[in-house]
Amino acid sequence: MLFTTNTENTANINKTSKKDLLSKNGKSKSNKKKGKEIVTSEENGNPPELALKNSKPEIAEKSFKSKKIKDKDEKNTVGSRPKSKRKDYEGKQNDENEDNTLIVKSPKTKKQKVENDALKPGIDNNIITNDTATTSQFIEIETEEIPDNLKLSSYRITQTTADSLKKRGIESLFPIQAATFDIIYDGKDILARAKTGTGKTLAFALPITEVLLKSYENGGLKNGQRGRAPKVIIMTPTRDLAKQISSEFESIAPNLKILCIYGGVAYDFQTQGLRSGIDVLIGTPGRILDHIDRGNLKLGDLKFICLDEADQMLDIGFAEAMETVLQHVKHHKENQNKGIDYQTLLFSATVPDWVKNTVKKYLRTDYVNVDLTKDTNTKTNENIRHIAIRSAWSSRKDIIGDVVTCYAGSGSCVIFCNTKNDANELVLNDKLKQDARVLHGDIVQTQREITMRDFRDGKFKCIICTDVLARGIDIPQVDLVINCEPPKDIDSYVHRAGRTARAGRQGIALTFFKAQEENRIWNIQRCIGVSFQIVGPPQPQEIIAATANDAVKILESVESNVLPYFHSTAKELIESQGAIGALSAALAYISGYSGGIKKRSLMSADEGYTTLLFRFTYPIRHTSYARSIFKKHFPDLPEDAVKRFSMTKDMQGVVCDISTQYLETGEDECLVLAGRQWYDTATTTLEVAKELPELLQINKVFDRNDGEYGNGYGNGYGNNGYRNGYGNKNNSNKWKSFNRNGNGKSNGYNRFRGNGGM
Ligand SMILES: Nc1ncnc2c1ncn2[C@@H]1O[C@H](COP(=O)(O)OP(=O)(O)OP(=O)(O)O)[C@@H](O)[C@H]1O
Repeated sequence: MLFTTNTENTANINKTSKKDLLSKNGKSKSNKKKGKEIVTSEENGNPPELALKNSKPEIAEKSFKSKKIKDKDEKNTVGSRPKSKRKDYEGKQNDENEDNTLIVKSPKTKKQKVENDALKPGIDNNIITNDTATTSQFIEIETEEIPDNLKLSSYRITQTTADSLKKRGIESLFPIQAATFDIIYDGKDILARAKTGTGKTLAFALPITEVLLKSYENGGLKNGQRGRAPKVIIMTPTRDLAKQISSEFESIAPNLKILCIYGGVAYDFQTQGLRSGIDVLIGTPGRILDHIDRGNLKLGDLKFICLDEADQMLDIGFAEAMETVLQHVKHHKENQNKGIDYQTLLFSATVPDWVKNTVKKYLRTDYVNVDLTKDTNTKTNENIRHIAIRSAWSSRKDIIGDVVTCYAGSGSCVIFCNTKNDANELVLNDKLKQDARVLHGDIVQTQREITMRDFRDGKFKCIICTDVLARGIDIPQVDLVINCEPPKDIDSYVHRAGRTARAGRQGIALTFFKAQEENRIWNIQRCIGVSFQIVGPPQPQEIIAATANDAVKILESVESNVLPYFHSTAKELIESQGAIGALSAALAYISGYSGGIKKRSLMSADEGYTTLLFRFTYPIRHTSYARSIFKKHFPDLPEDAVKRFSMTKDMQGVVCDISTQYLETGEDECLVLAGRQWYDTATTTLEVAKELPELLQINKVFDRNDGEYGNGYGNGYGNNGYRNGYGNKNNSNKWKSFNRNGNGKSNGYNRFRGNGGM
C-alpha cells in the first residue's frame, strides 16, 4: 500500500474482484518485495507518525484486539486503538496490489449454516413456505460477510455514533468511507473522489464528527458555549444539498449544533443561529461569505473546511465566493499566528483541473489524494443502465409519460430539463400521467423544501428539475433519471445519472436526443466509458405489460361490499361486449389508456409512423437497396411515405419509417403497403419492427433523401466515409474493402465510416 506523498500524495483505492483479493492476501510477490510497507510522509519530510511499516500484519491485528479489550481509556470508542497498533491493523485490513494501490474489500456473501428453527420443537411449522421448507436440521442462508476493513468497529467511531448509524441501517463503512476515515481523523488534508451514490457525505461527516467529539471530551475544544464559533464549515453548491448534509450530520451527531445557511432567505434567523454558537456550519459559499463580511461568522476556531461538489461552484457562479471564503480562512489564521491549524477536505465524483488547481492553493502540501474512480473503466456508477431514445423535441412531451410508466416501475423518477422554462412547461403536460412537481432556482425556498420533503416521502412520482438537483441529492427510491435532452457537459451527465442507483441499488438513466444531437450521445459514451442502448419509444405491448399489473392490483383492492351494486351493469356489459371485452375495457380505463395507445415510430417517436424492418440473408451495402425494393414492389407508394432508412449493425437489415396510413395488416398478419401485399422471399423478409435493432451509428446511415437527416448524410457521412474509410477508389466495388477502414483494420466505428462512400 502506498500513500504517495511526492507531488500528488495519491492513495489509489480500488474495489477489486474476489479473485484479486484472494490472490493478494498479504502474500503477493510485491508484498514480499516491498515488505508491506506504507510509504508515507516521513520520507518526504512529513510527520513521522504517518510512516507505517507492517511486515507482520496478522500479529499486529491480534495485538490490537487484545489491546482493545484491555484499554479502559478507550471504552467509549468502537475499535479505538493505540496509534501504533492502529496503523498495523490498517495495514492488515487493506491489501495492496502489484502497483502499491490500496484495496478496500467489498462485502462478499458467505454461506452460513444456521439451525433450522422450523424443525425445532415448539416452533410453529405452519410458517414454513415452499421456499424455506427443508428436512435438514440446518439450513444454509447467505449472509453478508463484512470484511474487517469495512467494519465500524475497525475505526475510531464512538459507540454513540455507531448506534446512530445502526439505527439508520448502516452496519459497515462503504469503501470511500473506509479509505478516508483515518486520513481525516489523523489530521491530513484530502482530495477525495468516488462515484455518485457511494457515500461521500458520511466519508467526511463521520471523521469530522469523531474528531469534534474527541476534542470536546478531552477539553481541547470548547463545547456548548454560547456564541462559540464553528469548528467546521462545509460549502456546497446548492441549498438543497446543504439541507441534506445538515440532516446527515444531525442524524449521526445529535449532540453537535448544526446550522445550515443559504441565500434566498432572510439573514436574521441565520445571524441569530451564528451568534448563539454552533459547531458545524453548512451552506452555500455566497451566503457564508456574506456572513463573514458582516462580521457574524468568526473563523478563529475553525478545524475543518470541507468542499462538497466543489466543481459545480463554477457553473453556479460560486467559484469566486468559494475561493474568497478559503482566502479569508487562511488569512484569518495567519493573522492570529495560528498557521494552518485546520484541515481542508474536498469531495466530489468529478474533479476537473480548475478545482484541483484552485484547491491545491489551500491544501497543505502533504495532502492525500484518494481516487476511487481512477482505475475503473466507467466514470459513472456501474449500477446504472444507460438508455437513449431519439425523438423530435415535439414528440418528447407525448411519450415521456409512457417512458416513466415503462422504466420507473414502482420507483420514483427525476426528470432533468436544461432550462427552467422547459421544466415549467413539462410539468403542465397532461401526457405526463404520473404525479409530477417542478423544482428549480426560481421556486421559492419554502416551496422547494416542501417539494423535496414530499418527493422523499414518495408523495408524488416525478420531480421535474434543472441541474439544481443534479448534485449530491440522495433519494434512494429514484429508479429512473430522464434527461429531456443531453446535458451541456459530460460531468453534468455523470451527476444527473447519479441520482439513481445509489448505495448499491440498480437504476436507469434515459436520455432523449434529436437526430442532430446524436454525436453528443456518442461523446458521452466515449468520455465516461459506458454503453448506451438506443431504444425506440415504449410500444403498446410494453406499456400494457407495465400497467396491467397495477390495474389488476387496483381491481383487487376494491371493497367487496360495493361489488353487488355493480352486478347488474356488469351483466349487461358482458352480454353486450363479452367478458373479456368488458374487463379489458375496465383495465384500459384504470391504466389511463381509454383514449387508445398511439403507435409511434421506433426511430423517431413520431406519431403516425410505423417502423418496418427488412431482413436479408446476406449483407447489403447500402440502405438504397431497401428503397429500391419499395419502388419495385409498391409502385403506388409515394416516395415520401417511407423515410429514415437506417442500416442494422450486422448490415443484414434495414429499418425505415412508413406513414401508417399506407400500412395495413392483411390475412395471416401479412403486410399490405399502399394496397399491395408483401410476400417474404427466401432471402428477404419484411415485418413491423417490435423493437429497435442495434443500428450502425445512426445519423451516419440515414438515407440522403430524408429531409431531416439529409445534410448529415450528404456532407458528413458521404465525404468522410469515402475519404477516410474507403480510401481507395479502386477498391470500391470489392466486397473485402467494405469491412475495412483506411488503415486496413476492421473495427466497428471505422467499418461503418468505411461504408460511407458507397
Ligand atoms: N456505510 C453505509 N452503509 C449503508 N448505506 C450508506 C452508507 N454510507 C452511505 N450510505 C447511503 O448511501 C446513499 C448515498 O450516499 P451519499 O449521498 O453520501 O453519496 P455520494 O457519494 O455523496 O453521492 P453524490 O456523488 O451523488 O453526492 C445515502 O442514502 C446514504 O445514506
